[in-house]
Amino acid sequence: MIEVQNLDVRLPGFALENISLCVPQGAFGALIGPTGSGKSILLEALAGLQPVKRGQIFNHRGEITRLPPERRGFGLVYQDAALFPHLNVRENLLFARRYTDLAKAEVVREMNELSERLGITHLLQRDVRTLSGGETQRVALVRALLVRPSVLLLDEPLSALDPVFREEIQYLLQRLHQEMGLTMLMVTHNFEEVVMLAEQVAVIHQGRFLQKGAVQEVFTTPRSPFVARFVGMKNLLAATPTQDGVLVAGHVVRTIGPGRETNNQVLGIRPEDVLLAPPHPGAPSSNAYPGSISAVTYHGVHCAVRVECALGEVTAHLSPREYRELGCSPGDAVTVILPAEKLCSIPA
Ligand SMILES: Nc1ncnc2c1ncn2[C@@H]1O[C@H](COP(=O)(O)OP(=O)(O)OP(=O)(O)O)[C@@H](O)[C@H]1O
Repeated sequence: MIEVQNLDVRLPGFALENISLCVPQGAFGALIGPTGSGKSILLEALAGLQPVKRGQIFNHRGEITRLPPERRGFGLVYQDAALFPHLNVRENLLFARRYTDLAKAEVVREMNELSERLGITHLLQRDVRTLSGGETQRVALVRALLVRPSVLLLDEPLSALDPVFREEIQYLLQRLHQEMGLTMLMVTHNFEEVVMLAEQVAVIHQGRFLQKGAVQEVFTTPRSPFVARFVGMKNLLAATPTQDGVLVAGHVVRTIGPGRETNNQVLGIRPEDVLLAPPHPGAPSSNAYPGSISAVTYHGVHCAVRVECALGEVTAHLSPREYRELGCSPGDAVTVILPAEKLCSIPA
């Protein structure tokens, strides 16, 4: 496990302030935030590579705030893997031995076992400069695992990979997490990765946590428009509270749940929760609005369908099959349905 209490890190021109988080033993936490928000600095502070001004860091044994990096029991994997170019794969891996008290024979045994498990045995004698992106990240993972870390800190380990390698390493991380019960904390820009891999997520901006919690909770009930946009809640409509829900562009939208107390609100709904139906000639159902399709873009697994309706512009993500079955094209009339249970009122 890893626990952080009220951590401050001060650098010339940048500060991390009042960071608290807990990734329980065997859990997978994710750290997301815009570029320059302090994600890497935080991982480096946890790993002992940045001085801490205030606050405490704990692993499963106790406080480690002032311990040197090699005594924290954390493995760190960087985006670019940071392998030594003048050493081959085997030499890069054995370099990890520097940080353990194990005998060399034991390190070699573990190296062989992990290499087998992560599928790099055939690469051990290779010059690291000849490895593909996916192979490089596998080697970096074996190197980090060789120190028998209690926590693996991953700094955007997938961002430099093309989609094929990305999927391969995502799968590998998932397996490592599940089969070895490893505690992980991963920095990423990609919220789909968060949904796939993590249970807990924290959103950081300008060195501070804006929100943290279970992935589903943060993604469906963001507490600010900034977090909402950052986690892919594309539909954010200015709203004011009324008796039965909220008023958006003069129309009552029925909502369920908390968040009606502030006057200045944003009504949010994730694009995958918006429903589209053929134009409805009869009595409209609840939260259904006539509109017309303004644009459709294809993103492989889903189509983003933009609709102009009485509430403003709303984006729906449909599977290509759902879009085909809708039988509509740009310019066609369509009904937008916003299920009340999927709507989220966010203080503006
Ligand atoms: N050694 C340093 N001294 C002073 N400032 C630094 C140092 N390292 C990083 N910074 C600054 O701290 C801020 C946070 O950097 P950090 O690398 O943690 O961002 P990040 O959230 O990981 O960004 P990205 O997503 O682009 O990798 C940036 O403004 C960066 O320029």
